[in-house]
Amino acid sequence: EYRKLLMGEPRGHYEMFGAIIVSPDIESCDFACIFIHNEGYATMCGDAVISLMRYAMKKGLVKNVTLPETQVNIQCPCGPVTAYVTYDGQSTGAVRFQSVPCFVFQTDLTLEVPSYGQITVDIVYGGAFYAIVSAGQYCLDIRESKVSDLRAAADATTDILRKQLELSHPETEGVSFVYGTILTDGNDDYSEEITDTMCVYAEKQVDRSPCGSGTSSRIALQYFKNKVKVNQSRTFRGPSGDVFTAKVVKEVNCGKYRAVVTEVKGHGYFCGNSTFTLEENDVTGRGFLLQ
Ligand SMILES: O=C(O)[C@H]1NCC[C@@H]1O
Repeated sequence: EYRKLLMGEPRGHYEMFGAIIVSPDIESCDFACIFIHNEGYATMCGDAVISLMRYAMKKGLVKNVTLPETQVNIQCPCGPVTAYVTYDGQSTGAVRFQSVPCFVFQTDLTLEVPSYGQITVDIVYGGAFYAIVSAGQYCLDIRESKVSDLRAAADATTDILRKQLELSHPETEGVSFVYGTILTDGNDDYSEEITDTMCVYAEKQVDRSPCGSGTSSRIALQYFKNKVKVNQSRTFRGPSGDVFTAKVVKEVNCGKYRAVVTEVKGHGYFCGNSTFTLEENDVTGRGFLLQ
């Protein structure tokens, strides 16, 4: 409804492909943070959670402010997420959030990906379902190859999985679809070195950051493949060079799955603000499509 208000009924592709709703007092949480896509569905967005926290603090929207960290409970499409923002009484800094239960749906699934041949992926839930695969399998290098080539490979993989793989989440409605494919540098063994990641999600969109739910998925997969232990942090770098750190906090269950709560930490920055206005007789303002 909010997206419609901003952009009118969907009539094609809009430059603004999502809206994040910030709403107080939803189902006993402090806020709701919902990434609404142009196609009409809603997903988790860890990037948005990290950004929202600093915004909410600056706007005075958070009720119980504490030092050196303030906790906020956020309702996301995948369920409640707990976030903590560093606060020294004057300014805010890094934000960490603890995920809903993350689990491995299937490991080592081999597919025939058109134009690429046989590719083996892991299917992981970290607030959304992702395929995780090393870029090397497509003879690409996550640092050196063109983004368009990486994106094409990830997208072909998502496409075939959406056709062939039946997913189901044991507890949460509306999340049982392949949201995207995450390409990695394949460096999954524990190390203090940065590991590179590129998440291609929704409809061929490249996350410039390491992706909050994608990072949860990657660290959960590393845990279940015995590469990292509880509380061992790893640093993940996205295509724009920004990093998130992440670790597994504890084991939990999710239906029949062994699952983990993960923690992802990053830093958002203010880059401006704007106010949308839609006057009653403005037809173009409701969106238009040039064909
Ligand atoms: O950080 C995240 O979780 C989001 N980034 C793009 C895809 C996900 O919704």
